[in-house]
Amino acid sequence: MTTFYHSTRNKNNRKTASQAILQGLAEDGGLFVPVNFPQLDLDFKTLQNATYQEIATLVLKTFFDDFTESEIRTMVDAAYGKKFDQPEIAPLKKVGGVHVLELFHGETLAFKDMALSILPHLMQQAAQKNGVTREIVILTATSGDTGKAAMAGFADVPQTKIIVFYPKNGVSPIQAQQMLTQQGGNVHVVGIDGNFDQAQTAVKAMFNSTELREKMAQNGKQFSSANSMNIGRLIPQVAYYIYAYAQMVKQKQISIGEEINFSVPTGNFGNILAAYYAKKLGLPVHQLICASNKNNVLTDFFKSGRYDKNRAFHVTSSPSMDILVSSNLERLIFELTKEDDQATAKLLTELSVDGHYEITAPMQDKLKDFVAGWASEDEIIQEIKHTFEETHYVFDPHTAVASSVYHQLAPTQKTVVVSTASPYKFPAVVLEAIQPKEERTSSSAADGDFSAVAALQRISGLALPEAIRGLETATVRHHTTVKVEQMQSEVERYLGLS
Ligand SMILES: N[C@@H](CCOP(=O)(O)O)C(=O)O
Repeated sequence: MTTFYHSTRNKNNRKTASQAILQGLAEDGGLFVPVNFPQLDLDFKTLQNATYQEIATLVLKTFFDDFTESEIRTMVDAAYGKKFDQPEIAPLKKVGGVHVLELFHGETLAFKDMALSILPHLMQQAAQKNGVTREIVILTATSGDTGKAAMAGFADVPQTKIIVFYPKNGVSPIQAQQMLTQQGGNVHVVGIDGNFDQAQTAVKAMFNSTELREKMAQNGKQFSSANSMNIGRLIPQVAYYIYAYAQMVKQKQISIGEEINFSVPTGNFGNILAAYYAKKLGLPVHQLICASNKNNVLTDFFKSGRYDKNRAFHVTSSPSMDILVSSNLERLIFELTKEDDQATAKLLTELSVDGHYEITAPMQDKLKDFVAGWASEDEIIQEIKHTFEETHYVFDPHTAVASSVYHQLAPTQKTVVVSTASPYKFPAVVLEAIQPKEERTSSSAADGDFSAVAALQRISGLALPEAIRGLETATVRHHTTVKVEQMQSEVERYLGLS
């Protein structure tokens, strides 16, 4: 049976998987979700011995069933191979009392590689399947990690261009340098004078502009997305939750069927929604811990049922989570409304007009799969510091948020902390936490990311990833910055539409 996808804001807007992937976002502003959520018999007696590639194939063929199994296998093999520096792709490690799922072994050192290694393949195959000959322009907003991973994935992919907008004062120096040095004849990265929310709002507005869409079509182009708003970005992320559980079984940390928690550093709500989808598929999950930094809009939402973005936006040491409008929450809201597209659209309109909405008590009752908390800047440093002192394991600041919130909530079930980035993406912050006091004069955290790399390597003993070697002196190829109001004209200029 084919799995169709419909928009959270108009259920009559229905697509196949490949069409939804090609489109990225629905024209009505909604996000595509499965019409009938697929079911899977997760047999961990067998799955504990499965490779990452086998589990990814299983998940993708279940959700994206207008691709053939052989197409999926080919794409999976191309995506999860040499670009990862660990054969397991997503190793699971025991660190003190928790289990850490390392999702940063791809090309750009962040969990975004887990899906953005395969999305370009899905996109190309989807274009072929649907006879799309237009150029596909991947319009992306990033708070640091998605942008680089998306560019690395789509660089020089035929029939595509990729444009990335990032907050020029809101990413780490390493993240900025990774993006600004990206090679490829089809990539364009633009710094904006605003924050991630402003970038994402402007990107969504371009997707929803009928006028721009028509102009694109007249010029043989169409937009798609590399953000987790695209179902083709989200579903590949379901695979690593199933793989993590299989590894927990294999490592004899749990018995088959035992429920576990995942603590997920959360910004745009894509990663934790993928975990929720894994639970819906049948993964034995007790609760999902939604861990935020000081931008704790989601913590308040899960505690009170009120989503309110009218608050200060903080630039933190975990910049990829500096987000006040978490796009994928819309997919959860749609479920909480019992798949009522009109009610979902109304709440999301309230959010964009008034900056807040409130869900009903019965809707709030359905949130029991989640629990939420947040970590302050100081708690992040303390979490990195004490974890290193006790276990010699080094967290990046985002993972430290997840670990800190896990410790605050102290659940009784076994918990997997989802590690979303390599500490080498944020070396100054990590060094500040682990550098012995007596060493804090030279090459210290205050000198910035690049001077912190060597000290971090020496103190932690962590191998320096390939992606960091030579990064400081790599040629900067992108210099464009614009104001938020100029984002659309920059897109039109780059694409030759104006
Ligand atoms: N954390 C992100 C923000 C965009 O999230 P996405 O998962 O929807 O792409 C980033 O690093 O850019």
